[in-house]
Amino acid sequence: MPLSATADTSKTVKLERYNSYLRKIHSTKVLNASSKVLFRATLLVALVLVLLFAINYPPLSDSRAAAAHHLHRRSFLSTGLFSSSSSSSSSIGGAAWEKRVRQSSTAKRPHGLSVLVTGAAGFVGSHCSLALRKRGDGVLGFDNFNDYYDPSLKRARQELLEKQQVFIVEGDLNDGPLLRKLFDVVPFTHILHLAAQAGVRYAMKNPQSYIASNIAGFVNLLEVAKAANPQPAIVWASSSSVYGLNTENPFSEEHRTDQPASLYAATKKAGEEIAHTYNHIYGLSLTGLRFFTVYGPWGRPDMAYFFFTKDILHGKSIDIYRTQDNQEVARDFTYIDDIVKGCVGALDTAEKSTGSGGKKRGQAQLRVYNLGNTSPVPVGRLVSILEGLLGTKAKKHLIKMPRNGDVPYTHANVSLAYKDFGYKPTTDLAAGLRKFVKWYVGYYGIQPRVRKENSHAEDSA
Ligand SMILES: O=C(O)[C@H]1O[C@H](OP(=O)(O)OP(=O)(O)OC[C@H]2O[C@@H](n3ccc(=O)[nH]c3=O)[C@H](O)[C@@H]2O)[C@H](O)[C@@H](O)[C@H]1O
Repeated sequence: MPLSATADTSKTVKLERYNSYLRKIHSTKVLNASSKVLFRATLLVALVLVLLFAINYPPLSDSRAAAAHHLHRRSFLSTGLFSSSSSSSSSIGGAAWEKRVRQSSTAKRPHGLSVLVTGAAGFVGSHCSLALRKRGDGVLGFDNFNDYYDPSLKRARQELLEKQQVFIVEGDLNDGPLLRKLFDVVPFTHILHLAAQAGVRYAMKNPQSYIASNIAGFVNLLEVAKAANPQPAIVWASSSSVYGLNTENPFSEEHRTDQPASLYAATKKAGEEIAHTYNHIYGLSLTGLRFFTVYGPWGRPDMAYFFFTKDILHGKSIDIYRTQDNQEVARDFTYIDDIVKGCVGALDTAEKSTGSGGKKRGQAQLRVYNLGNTSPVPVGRLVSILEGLLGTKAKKHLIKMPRNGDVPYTHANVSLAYKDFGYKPTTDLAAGLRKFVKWYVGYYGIQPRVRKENSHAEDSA
């Protein structure tokens, strides 16, 4: 039966092929299953190894911590909410950096303070840092060198500080890991917190910057301070603007401050309330200083006395505000050296915080002081003094004060600061402006009477 035999043979062959096909599939399945088991086992072993490594090894070394911190910092700052220059960011962390931080913060006199000065490249911050350093306190600066006004002026102040061995760490108040790192390295006795978004009128242009610095940044700093062990005592810059629409004169700390006229004022007032909270919950010693229109050498180019000087020298007209009922606007202009004495007095009389590691251990000091000159001067008079000092007539443009957050009048009663730390302003506006103009013409390289020709240097002011 060849035919049937042929048929049988072909059937057998087909069956053989089919069986071998099934065997192949089966062996592949077995192989897949066994490789899966192998893969899972390897993964488990790797996981166990990683866990063992993490348990057995100490936390990140400084340099690795710094690197990790910077990754975090970059991603945080890249949200665009908070400004920070990164020029020195690569140098943050590491043994050399820590050494600089420690050296700068170490007092050179017995029982000297160790002060973290925020806003150290700013106007008041740079003056206070130098004064503290001069008497032998340890000072570490902190500043983000933002461009609210010409950062080259901040860099020039930084150079002055570096000559006196005061190191400024470049960073933002909202950078928690960086601030914590500083407190890991140094047991600061005090913080002089002067970093802020300043300026009354700019708040209408960039309101968010006030929230980011004066509220979020302040809270971030307080969070780090409350968790530090030891907790530092904190002296910080509030503002005369908190008196807002208050009509009682001269302004006393007892007067109402619940009617701010600008967002700037509102954020400073909020700062005072936030200070109360951190004092109450965590035992932080907190002193707020209400500065009254501070002026002087190395001042802020956004302030009227500064840009009036520039504009008068350039022959540009200046706006002099008058109240809605056509009265003169006046300010209790306060000279920088007086303010520095007030800041140092507040630091010296600040009691220790009572908490540690985030826990309150007792009632702590909570203070607010006016630091003014006690002698308001109309803006028109300020301009006349400048005209005399500059030997040039101003092109005056008298206008009604725009509704921009300005208040018509400030006048400080400083008896509380006098009683508690002997604060007594000694420089009147004419004497203070003389010193300012001397600095101004020197800094910007202006020659008397040929000022316009040499004024290119001022353009960065
Ligand atoms: O004590 C404070 O807490 C604040 O002081 C400062 O604010 P102010 O007192 O408003 O100073 P500043 O701007 O120099 O204007 C001075 C005078 O010139 C008037 N002024 C202003 C501009 C103008 O073009 N014309 C004008 O007449 C203006 O109406 C005012 O009467 C700080 O900037 C602020 O950050 C905060 O610290």
